[in-house]
Amino acid sequence: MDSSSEHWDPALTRLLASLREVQSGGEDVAFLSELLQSKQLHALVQVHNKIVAKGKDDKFYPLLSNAMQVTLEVFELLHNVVSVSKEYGELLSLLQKPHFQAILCTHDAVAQKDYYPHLPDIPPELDDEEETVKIVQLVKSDEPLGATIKTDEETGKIVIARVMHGGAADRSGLIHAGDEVIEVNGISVENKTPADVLSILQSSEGTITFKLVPSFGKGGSRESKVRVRALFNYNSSEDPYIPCKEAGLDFKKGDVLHIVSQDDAYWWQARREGDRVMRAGLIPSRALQEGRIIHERQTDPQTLDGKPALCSVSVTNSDCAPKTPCSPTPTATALLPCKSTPKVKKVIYDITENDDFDREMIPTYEEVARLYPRPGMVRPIVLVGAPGVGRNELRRRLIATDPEKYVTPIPFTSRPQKSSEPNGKDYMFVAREKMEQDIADGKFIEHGEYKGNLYGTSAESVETIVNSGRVCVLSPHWQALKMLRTPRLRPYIVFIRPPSQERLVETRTAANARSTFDKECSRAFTEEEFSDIVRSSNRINFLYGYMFDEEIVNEDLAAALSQLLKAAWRVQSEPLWVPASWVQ
Ligand SMILES: Nc1ncnc2c1ncn2[C@@H]1O[C@H](COP(=O)(O)OP(=O)(O)OP(=O)(O)O)[C@@H](O)[C@H]1O
Repeated sequence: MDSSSEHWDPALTRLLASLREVQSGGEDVAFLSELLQSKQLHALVQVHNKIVAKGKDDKFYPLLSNAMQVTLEVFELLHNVVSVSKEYGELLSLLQKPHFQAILCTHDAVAQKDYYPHLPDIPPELDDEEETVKIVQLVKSDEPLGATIKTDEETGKIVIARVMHGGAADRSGLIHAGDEVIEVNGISVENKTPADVLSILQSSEGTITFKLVPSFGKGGSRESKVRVRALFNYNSSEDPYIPCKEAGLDFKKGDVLHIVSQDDAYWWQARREGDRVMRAGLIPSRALQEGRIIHERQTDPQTLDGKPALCSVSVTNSDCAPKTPCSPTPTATALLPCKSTPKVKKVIYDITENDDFDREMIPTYEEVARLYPRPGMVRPIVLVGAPGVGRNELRRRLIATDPEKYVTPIPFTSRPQKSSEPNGKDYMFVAREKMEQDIADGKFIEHGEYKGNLYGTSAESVETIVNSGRVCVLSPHWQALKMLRTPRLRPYIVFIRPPSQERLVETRTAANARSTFDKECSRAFTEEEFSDIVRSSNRINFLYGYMFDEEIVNEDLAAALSQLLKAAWRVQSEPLWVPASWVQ
């Protein structure tokens, strides 16, 4: 040992001293002695000691793995109070800086262990010669172990079935899927069932010691980055087939889930985006869920009628099944506002396309990605809902809050231009042949015919508004949704839902609302029309619910408008989840 060895770690020094006492051993001892004296090992031990010393007070695992999500929540809070003080504004602009957000994203990537190198699998031959056993000791706490066990079908041995990402077992880095369990707390698990092993685990206190035969090449799987939007509700406690109920992750339709592992064909591991829990939970895979829905549809066609079924789309109203349309195919929608003063509806759409297309859509998961707002390019805001629910009223009110900013496209028409009508004010006048050709070429997001003339809204007019830095607001017929929801237009779709029928009648009667089913808009809604609004709203939700970014219940107009304004602000300022194909 040279003079620098004075500050060596006492444990290393002791080990070296005892090595010197070993007389035999020849080359092996010399090698070990050289290794123990190497500067690299010395440095490593020092680092280790420092971490251990510091770790007595600090926790070295991250408190959360979604700092960016938390920041977004802070954005929302700050937006509401930004006018109150200069400091809030400063904080908001600091949090919006790309460098700051990059740090948070990096933090989250580290917290989610998105840094493992891809090491080649250890060749299985190495294992043939001798069986390696590892002893893993974990301190028992309130937190579940985060691993499931099963009996291997071929060998009959107890093996680790899966390790939940972010759970205690995963964080230990010592237990991997496929590891064979030999003993738990000194008790052999030979010929025991998984339930027996579970009861050993449950009854043990303090530390739990596993003796495991490691499975090579399976450990440390990197977390996937896939995010999906759930298109159905899931309650693991009602799922008789989940391998481990405690490991299940419940979610609601519309929740964004981070799929951390798709290793198992039937059971994915996921976290709810925004949750602060690091441990992932089990959810049915897309294939499993699709299979279940198809099976349910075949064995119980009633589920198509909206009866809530296990793991299936939950629909609140059974009257509105696609197979039993509750109202005739809607044929009319107003393109122009129907003001309180009686006014003839100028445009009647006759969309002959049927809506069968999406009936076969199997609602499982939609892959999503964050779309960051780009200055000067705001996504169009689309208000959809049942005819008469109040889409146009809300659109008008939104535009009235800032007519320079919120704009609606000018419709095209093939009807003759009157001398008093400047082209491009209320309508863009075009020849019928040209309009027919453009419709055939898919250039219109919606169109219809009224009294022998064509009317419609072109996709290009929407894009012109978007590119001008203003916010395009549309309230199309719901059947236009399929044309609208494209990577080109990237709309933010708000579903305007009626309140309960009772409240619908009360609010509309109190406001002297005019029926949009009456071409003159000269009378109140009838009871039957109110029922139609509620029924077709449920039907639209059943068919197209997976497309909606947000839902607003139009009960109190002022409250609905305020929610719409918040949505409009979010679209302009926050990264939002959209179909992944829109971002790539
Ligand atoms: N929350 C509300 N409370 C009271 N009245 C309302 C409310 N929302 C809308 N209305 C009134 O209901 C009537 C219909 O609204 P609106 O014209 O916006 O319906 P719409 O969804 O555009 O229907 P359509 O597509 O058939 O034209 C209008 O008289 C409107 O002022």
